[in-house]
Amino acid sequence: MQQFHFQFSQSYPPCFRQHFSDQINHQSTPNHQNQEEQLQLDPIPLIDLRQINLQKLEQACTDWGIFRLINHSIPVDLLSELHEHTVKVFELGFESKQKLFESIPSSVMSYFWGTPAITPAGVAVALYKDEGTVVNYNWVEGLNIPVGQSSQLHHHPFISDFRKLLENYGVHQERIARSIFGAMSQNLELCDDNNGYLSPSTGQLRVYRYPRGCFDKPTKVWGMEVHTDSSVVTILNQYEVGGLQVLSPKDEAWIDVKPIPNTLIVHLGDMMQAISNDKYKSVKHRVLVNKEKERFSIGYFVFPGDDCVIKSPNYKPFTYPDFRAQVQHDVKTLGLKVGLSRFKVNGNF
Ligand SMILES: O=C(O)CCC(=O)C(=O)O
Ligand SMILES: [Fe+2]
Repeated sequence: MQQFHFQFSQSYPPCFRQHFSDQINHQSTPNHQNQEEQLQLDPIPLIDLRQINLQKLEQACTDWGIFRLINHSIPVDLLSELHEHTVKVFELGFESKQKLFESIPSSVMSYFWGTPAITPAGVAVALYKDEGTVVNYNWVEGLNIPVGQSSQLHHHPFISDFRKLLENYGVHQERIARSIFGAMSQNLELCDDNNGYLSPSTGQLRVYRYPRGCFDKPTKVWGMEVHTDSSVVTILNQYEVGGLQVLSPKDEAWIDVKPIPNTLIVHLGDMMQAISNDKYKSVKHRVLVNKEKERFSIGYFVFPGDDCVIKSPNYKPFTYPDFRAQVQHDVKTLGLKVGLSRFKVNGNF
């Protein structure tokens, strides 16, 4: 047991080892409900990708900024193979992971931890420090993978196989994003000139492992702290262990977004809120730390093309690279993302 603990925690970045939790629970929580029963009890709006109901979609986008997708047509085998590879990669010793990813170009895959804020080059933004002390670690390790442009596969066979699976998964994500965005454009009556608002060449996958963590009561540590995504849309696949919560717009309560097999979660991001002139919500969400179980998830983030100027009455015209630069500046200097209010016509900035 001691031996296992030693080896296992060695796969974590050193900053996580101190709070590594000894309480392991390998058992998957028995859920006696079938998918249909789970969906009936789920408060998150449900959209069927095979037959998108525009009215339901409109309501989910205006009231919630999040919905659950069924019938997404991603093969089950692809999902399970991807999960197996993900677990294997993260289980490598921390130093081996560092060495491995130092040898791989960030256009193929890059490794980060402690923060989800990544530069366009795939490098983690330096953690914000107050008087020399890191203020808020996010209890997460991740891999960043650009998918939209065909990138070279790496010669390392293990990574090359993983990259192929991710590439394949990315193709499905692109298909899903196009179809959701097409339906939203119809609802918003966007004209064809606005095609650049969704540019699949900007697509990025983020594969996450959230370590088990154990903290003293008063310390509030997050798997991922409260934020909105900067994307047009984010498509999220959670494996078995929950922890994701969204702020329900109506009653301002935090709601669990449970992992339900064969469903995906779609978040609307800041770019979608701006494109819709604030009609649609960029949903606030966060991830809790679990004491007993590690958590794995994969997110697909897609943005407007770099040259595409977002023009909507509530905002000064801006491009996604303008927004990204501002976010990175704020994260570096203030330790937080200010976000859309920086670009409002009547903003305080
Ligand atoms: O892992 C999750 O469930 C959420 C991840 C997330 O919110 C993000 O990457 O922006
Ligand atoms: Fe997010």
